[in-house]
Amino acid sequence: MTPAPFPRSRPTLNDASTALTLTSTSLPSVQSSQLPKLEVQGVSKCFSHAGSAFTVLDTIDLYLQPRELVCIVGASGCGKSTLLNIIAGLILPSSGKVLVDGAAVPGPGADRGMIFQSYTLYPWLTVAGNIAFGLKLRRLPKGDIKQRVSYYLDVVGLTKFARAYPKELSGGMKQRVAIARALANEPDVLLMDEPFGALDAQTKEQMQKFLLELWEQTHTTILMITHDLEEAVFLSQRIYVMSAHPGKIKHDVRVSLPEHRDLEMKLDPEFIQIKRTIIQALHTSS
Ligand SMILES: Nc1ncnc2c1ncn2[C@@H]1O[C@H](COP(=O)(O)OP(=O)(O)OP(=O)(O)O)[C@@H](O)[C@H]1O
Repeated sequence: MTPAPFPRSRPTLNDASTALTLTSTSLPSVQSSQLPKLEVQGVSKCFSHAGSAFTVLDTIDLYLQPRELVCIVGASGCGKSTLLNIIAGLILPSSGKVLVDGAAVPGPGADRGMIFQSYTLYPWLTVAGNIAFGLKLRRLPKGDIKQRVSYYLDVVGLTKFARAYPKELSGGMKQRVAIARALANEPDVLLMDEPFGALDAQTKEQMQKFLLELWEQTHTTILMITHDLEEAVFLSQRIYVMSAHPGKIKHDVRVSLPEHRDLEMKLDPEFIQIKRTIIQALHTSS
């Protein structure tokens, strides 16, 4: 029997009566009484270069409700990856904090799974071995590991490739393994840094559809960075638009398209209008 992961309630997402609400936010406050799954409170980050400090992120506040899929867009260099790395606990903020389920997180943890653009699979391990890797590190019982690996292989449609090695897989398949590996740890939040950025256009669209189906199936809360505005509109319930120098959240855009989406929707006038609004938001943020 397959395990029943993510037995989480399905919260009601905010139904805006209009297709999209664009709010210029100084601080997007939590808009429901429900405790956010993820919160970033007043996060700033300074780096030093050639002996002088510069601010990359300036007082970032954001939140994700349980089961929300939210994208962050912004000009290159505005600090998106730095922000995601801070949320993952891989970089310490200069000030501010990150909370999961209302509790501040001091560093990396299994509650936050991370997926990068470059394939980060272990080449010497099979697909199943890659998915099992973190579970073995956590010393889960062998039976549990086997069950979870089999379940997530099925979720990402790669059961037949369990014994294959990464070099035998296409780019899209490798990313599906990376997603299965992250999901096998049953994280509270999945953090994705341009996960489909290296894929060709057709594979990218297949992966977008795959991610949406996976999200519907697993109820995972997902925060994703993308440069692709169409991808952001297609996947998100909300989009944070960042400005640069220093990186700030400038807009919190609600995308009230139907929750179940197919690729045809990208041709819909409503979809195109939302994309146009995001482009305008980016322009006013630069
Ligand atoms: N470890 C570091 N030390 C010094 N500067 C850094 C460090 N990491 C990032 N930066 C600088 O911080 C700024 C933001 O980088 P970051 O990679 O977060 O931006 P980004 O929005 O993700 O960019 P892109 O969209 O091009 O990937 C850049 O100017 C970068 O050079």
